[in-house]
Amino acid sequence: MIEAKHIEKSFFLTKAKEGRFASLRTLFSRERREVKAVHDISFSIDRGEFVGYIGPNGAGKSTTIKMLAGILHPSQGEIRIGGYSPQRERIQVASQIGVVFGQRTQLWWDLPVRDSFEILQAMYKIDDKAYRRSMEAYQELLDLHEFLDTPVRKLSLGQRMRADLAAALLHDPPVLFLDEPTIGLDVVAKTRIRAFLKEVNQTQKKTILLTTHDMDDIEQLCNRIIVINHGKKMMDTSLANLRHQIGLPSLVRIEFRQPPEKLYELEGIERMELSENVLSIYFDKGKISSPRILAEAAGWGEPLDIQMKEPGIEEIIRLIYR
Ligand SMILES: Nc1ncnc2c1ncn2[C@@H]1O[C@H](COP(=O)(O)OP(=O)(O)OP(=O)(O)O)[C@@H](O)[C@H]1O
Repeated sequence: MIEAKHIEKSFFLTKAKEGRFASLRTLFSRERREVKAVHDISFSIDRGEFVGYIGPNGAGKSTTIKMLAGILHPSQGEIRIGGYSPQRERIQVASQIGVVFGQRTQLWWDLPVRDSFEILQAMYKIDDKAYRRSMEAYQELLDLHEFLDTPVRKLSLGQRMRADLAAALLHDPPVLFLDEPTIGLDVVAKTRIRAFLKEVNQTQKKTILLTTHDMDDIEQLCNRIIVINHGKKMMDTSLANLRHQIGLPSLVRIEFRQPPEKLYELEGIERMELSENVLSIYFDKGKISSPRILAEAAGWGEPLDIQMKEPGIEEIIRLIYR
């Protein structure tokens, strides 16, 4: 569905001058320096995948999305969306994609939301029946009726994001590009947006590429993550695989009625910490399974409560960027 082959993007910036009248001399300077925002990135995303595209600030995430959406031209490489080139077949690609930039709205600032939708209907040549169908579906899923007649500039950030998502999906594109769709939202608004994205991915099989700095977005939504840094692809794998590759220990916490008399040793257990009645066991899933630990722990005392915890994505990402 989405195909990127060896894509690159360089920006050329004027070299800043130093000393007297630096800004004026920079303005008239012809000396340029190259910034490689994206450097030889390739990936292929199948229909219905939900992929997290993550990296630190300035890694090249937005630049990639802009190239996929046809907003920027790659300096090198080939892109195909549903078989079409965003650079050469813009109209066909426009029907294949919906784009949401969390930092910016694609709606008309002074117009009521409904009017923006009607302009989009005309722009995308959506027939009335299909338009009504989309509106009905999204009004319900995103509670649009609360603010359909409100000018966009008066919407809260959460409402604006819901309106932007509906706008991106009005023409029923199979692919969604989302650049930080939960940025600045409170927990309730984030939960709502995530539930909506999960729904359209699962029921409508939309292919979604998401950039975010919010690790909860990744954990709750994405089955695959592509990690980039300094414009280069560092990793492309499932979350489970990533956890495994990084080798962070899994954790099981057992609360006992009485603290165990001693800490027993077992192959695969990396360390144990006892705090009052609660024993935290850090272990390597590749060497010992959690049921085996629980079976052993039953002999160390009377367990009252058990909690399992996988290493958090935030911890994992910190290790990759290091
Ligand atoms: N229009 C532009 N002109 C010059 N340089 C640019 C332009 N757009 C992006 N860059 C540079 O390209 C690099 C990648 O930027 P990009 O916005 O793609 O990063 P990002 O991963 O989306 O970062 P963030 O998480 O901060 O949004 C940065 O060094 C940035 O300064």
